[in-house]
Amino acid sequence: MYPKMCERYICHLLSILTTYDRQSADVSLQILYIIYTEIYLILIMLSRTFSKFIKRSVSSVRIVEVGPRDGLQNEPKIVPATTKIELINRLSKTGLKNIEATSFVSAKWVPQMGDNAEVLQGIDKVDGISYPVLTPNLKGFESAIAAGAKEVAVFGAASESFTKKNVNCSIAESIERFKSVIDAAKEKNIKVRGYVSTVVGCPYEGKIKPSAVAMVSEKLFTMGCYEISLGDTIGVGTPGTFKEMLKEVLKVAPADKFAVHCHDTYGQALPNILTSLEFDIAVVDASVSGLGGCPYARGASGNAATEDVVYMLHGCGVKTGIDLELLIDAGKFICEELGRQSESKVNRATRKIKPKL
Ligand SMILES: CC(C)(COP(=O)([O-])OP(=O)([O-])OC[C@H]1O[C@@H](n2cnc3c(N)ncnc32)[C@H](O)[C@@H]1OP(=O)([O-])[O-])[C@@H](O)C(=O)NCCC(=O)NCCSC(=O)C[C@@](C)(O)CC(=O)[O-]
Repeated sequence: MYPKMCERYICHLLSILTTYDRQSADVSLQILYIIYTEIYLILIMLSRTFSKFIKRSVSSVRIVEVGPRDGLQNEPKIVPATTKIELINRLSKTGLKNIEATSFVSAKWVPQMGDNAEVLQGIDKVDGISYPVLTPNLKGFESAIAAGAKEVAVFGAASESFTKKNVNCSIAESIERFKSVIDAAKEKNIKVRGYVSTVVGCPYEGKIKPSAVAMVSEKLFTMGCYEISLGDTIGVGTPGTFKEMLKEVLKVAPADKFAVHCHDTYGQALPNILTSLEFDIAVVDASVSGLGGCPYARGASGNAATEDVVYMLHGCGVKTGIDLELLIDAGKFICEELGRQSESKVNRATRKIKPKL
């Protein structure tokens, strides 16, 4: 806006000047001309720098809590449904607006999620909070709807081998299955979120091309997913590889259509989340106390711990609407139930020192 105004102003001045004979023109008018030209150039530079700054600042982030699903699906000992319900109820009091509750997958494949209907029906649903569930196919979708699901998620991957291990079909076949889920969801006015796993690396194929991630994301958007969560399933990404991948996927859809889902195997989850914020992505998946992993990506550690993500964002002046103390309590609760230490550095630190949060 500024450059346009200045441009018009200078043009106006020039038109006045050109009506004078340069040799005889008033010297003070010529000096004025030079000053205005300088101001014009400075304003252009300032407005460019300033617009870059505005474009890249995210002031609030929506956190999608995936602990009850992603966090618990890989637990070797079956966690009682009552514990899962208590965890979700505690998380519902923290200010979180999205809590992924469970998944309607085959209990033969993921026994830990065999109590999906009991969990979804048992939680105290709070107005304004969405409790999405994973549905790999129409069978899962129908069971989820029967149990009262109001939002579902389909989960694809950018790697053929991972897709085969995870959902027992090719990428193309998985997309076909998702299409039937999404079509059925549209009829019932159910929102569908999409996941693309292995966005930078695959446990079976190694490095994944950003173009493969963009291709699967585009297909999911075209079919009707309202948001795509980009999953670094085995946590091998770095800000360098994340940037490469994000540049490509952001050609397919704008930043407000994406979320990031960063596992922390190599300790890169927080840097990768910050990098994504620089690209204007303002939705972040996280798992309370860093619980979890994927049953089909052995050795991968849990997601970024929600407590650590919230602590970092609040420290950067980015709003989340989450009460960190209540979140830490929910993390302590589930860790005590599982009989293990929290993977969240913030949660562990607050046992020893109690800063004003
Ligand atoms: C997709 C299937 C079902 C295909 O599995 P399949 O064996 O190819 O399926 P099928 O259609 O041949 O059916 C075989 C049996 O499963 C049953 N079945 C079929 N569908 C369902 C269903 N929805 N719910 C319950 N049962 C189901 C079906 O009825 C049949 O039962 P049987 O006749 O043998 O008794 C299987 O591969 C599966 O369940 N996979 C689970 C994968 C999973 O949950 N992975 C973890 C989540 S993804 C993840 O963690 C990554 C993410 C999202 O967090 C992001 C990231 O980190 O990157």
